[in-house]
Amino acid sequence: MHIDTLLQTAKALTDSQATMTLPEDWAQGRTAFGGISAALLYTVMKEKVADDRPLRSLTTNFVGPLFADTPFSFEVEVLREGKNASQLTARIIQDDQIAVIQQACFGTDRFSDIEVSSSETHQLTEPHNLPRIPMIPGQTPNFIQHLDLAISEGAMPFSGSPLSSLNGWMRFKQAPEQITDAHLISLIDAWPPAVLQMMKQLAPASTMMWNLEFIHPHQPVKPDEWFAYKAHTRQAAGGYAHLEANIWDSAGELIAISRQSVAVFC
Ligand SMILES: CCCCCCCCCCCCCCCC(=O)SCCNC(=O)CCNC(=O)[C@H](O)C(C)(C)COP(=O)(O)OP(=O)(O)OC[C@H]1O[C@@H](n2cnc3c(N)ncnc32)[C@H](O)[C@@H]1OP(=O)(O)O
Repeated sequence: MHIDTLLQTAKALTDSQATMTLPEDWAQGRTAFGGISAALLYTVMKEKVADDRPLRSLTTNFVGPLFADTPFSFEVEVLREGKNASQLTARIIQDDQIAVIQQACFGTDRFSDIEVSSSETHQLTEPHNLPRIPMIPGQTPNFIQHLDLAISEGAMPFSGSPLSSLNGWMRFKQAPEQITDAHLISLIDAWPPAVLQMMKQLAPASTMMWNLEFIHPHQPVKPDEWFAYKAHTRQAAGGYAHLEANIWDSAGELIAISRQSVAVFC
């Protein structure tokens, strides 16, 4: 199912207790692809916020698995609306359990003398001739069929690599009508956590917490555009890994900063 169909379905459920389901093609092992559940929650929250208040930060906690082909509903709460900023929280409920919770801060620009430009750039090789994460049924997560992930530096998951960084490019295989922040949320979560390539054999891993900050203004982007991604592991021990990533548009503008905590079971 195309991502635009799922986002439109979620949008219609903002003020409703009706349910929707995610099809298997958006699954990742036993649970839904985290990027799609985060994008759906963001979409229902965004409906409660004025259009001139773009997303500034989004924290998603993956509390428990969200099962494919099983109905779930949304709960959204507006915590506060100030002159510029709106703070909201939202949850996905499945089988009476909280599966995902999210907290978001939206805000309009305000007048300010303070300006610091981002000096962080990337030197990634262009994506066109780079190897892609292949869709191998039964081995790669189902959702990979919707995305192109071109690896610039790093290794395949579970290959026992000494590298703890992973860099590459991402885009939708079937371009959406337009790239919204919901599309960016799902794209940014598509990469395997950079510690997976260090594992010597197949083992479970789950993102538990994910924080995403958006840099504004985003410049207009084309729906089939590639985005650059550079992730590194800041620290990992005791079955938890802490990762950080920067995301740039194809013009080299930094558009988002991502941090995640991952539970590793090996
Ligand atoms: C050529 C080849 C190319 C290949 C190329 C591409 C490969 C590409 C791979 C990408 C792999 C993506 C890896 C990120 C996977 C997410 O990010 S999934 C998406 C978002 N995250 C989630 O849905 C996590 C939801 N949260 C949770 O499930 C729970 O909070 C946590 C993290 C499991 C809690 O941890 P806990 O308290 O230690 O766990 P608890 O609930 O007691 O359950 C533990 C059991 O769950 C199991 N478990 C944990 N995670 C999982 C899991 N993901 N699946 C199954 N079982 C799991 C554990 O093994 C453990 O099993 P037992 O030892 O009991 O048998």
